[in-house]
Amino acid sequence: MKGIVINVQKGLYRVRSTDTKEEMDCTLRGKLFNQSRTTKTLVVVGDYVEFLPVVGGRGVITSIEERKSKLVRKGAGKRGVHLEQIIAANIDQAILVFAVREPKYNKNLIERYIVSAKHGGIEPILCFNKIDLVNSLEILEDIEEYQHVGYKTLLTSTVTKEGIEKLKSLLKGKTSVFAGSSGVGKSSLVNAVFEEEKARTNSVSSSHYKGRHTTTSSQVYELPFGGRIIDVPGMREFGVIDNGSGIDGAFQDIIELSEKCRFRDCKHINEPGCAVKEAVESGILEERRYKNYIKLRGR
Ligand SMILES: Nc1nc2c(ncn2[C@@H]2O[C@H](COP(=O)(O)OP(=O)(O)OP(=O)(O)O)[C@@H](O)[C@H]2O)c(=O)[nH]1
Ligand SMILES: [Zn+2]
Repeated sequence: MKGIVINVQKGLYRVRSTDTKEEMDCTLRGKLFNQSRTTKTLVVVGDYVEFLPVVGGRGVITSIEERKSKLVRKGAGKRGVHLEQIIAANIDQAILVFAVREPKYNKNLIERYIVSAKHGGIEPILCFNKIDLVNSLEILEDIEEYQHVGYKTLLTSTVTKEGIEKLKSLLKGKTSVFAGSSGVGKSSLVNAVFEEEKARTNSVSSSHYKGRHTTTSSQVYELPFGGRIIDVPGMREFGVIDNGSGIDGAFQDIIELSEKCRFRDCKHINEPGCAVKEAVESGILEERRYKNYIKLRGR
């Protein structure tokens, strides 16, 4: 049977059947179990697996599908070495939540979050929440900049419910995570999605999003209209990992500009004929964005 791992705790993997939606606690079959002793993240939340029921309502995982994407976090390794820790698999998109006020978003941080998402092969969606607290004209220019670079953006309010329908349409049929600093409204948004649905269908989803991290393990919530949300504790640190490979994906505008640099290996710092620096000087490329790119690349 095929299923998705929805929770991992102390060597027990809770698997939900893809067909019947039934859930079962599983262990790993011998060979996988041995592998799991050396590979800490052999099976994580979001992994698709083959499993078989055994006695006592338990099951055994017999194989793990290759991951389409992974969510990584910097873990503390031995002697201060930083290890990449995989915390969830097969996520299609990250709803990167920022507040337009209380606390107002920081553009460098937004870029760091985008780099983290791209690094894991996850599509970033920029969600600007608490739009009820400002005149949207105030932030229009910033939003347009992000759209111009090609990021999907969204304006929401959990107070007026603006943008919640759009959010639902983006979540539909996809596996998503919500990430963002403390207090930006991640829990409120997820709750708003479920409540809107409840109001419409008059039924409560069996796996209602609790919105609070009472445990330290990740949880998978099925959306009543198709798709799922993976709730991963610690998503506030999402944007602070240093992960080089996501940078090109996050700064496609700069990569495009650099094709016009005189030198193929231009570092865009002080080379002659640098199209990137020229774009900064002529105001096409925001200087802050350029500096943040150089900084993230250099780490
Ligand atoms: N005005 C306004 N306030 C909001 C909105 N969304 C959330 N809030 C408020 O912002 C505060 C933080 O919201 P949460 O949903 O707890 O934020 P969070 O991102 O889940 O925070 P952590 O759990 O700390 O990571 C709460 O007081 C909410 O009521 C909004 O759209 N507009
Ligand atoms: Zn250059």
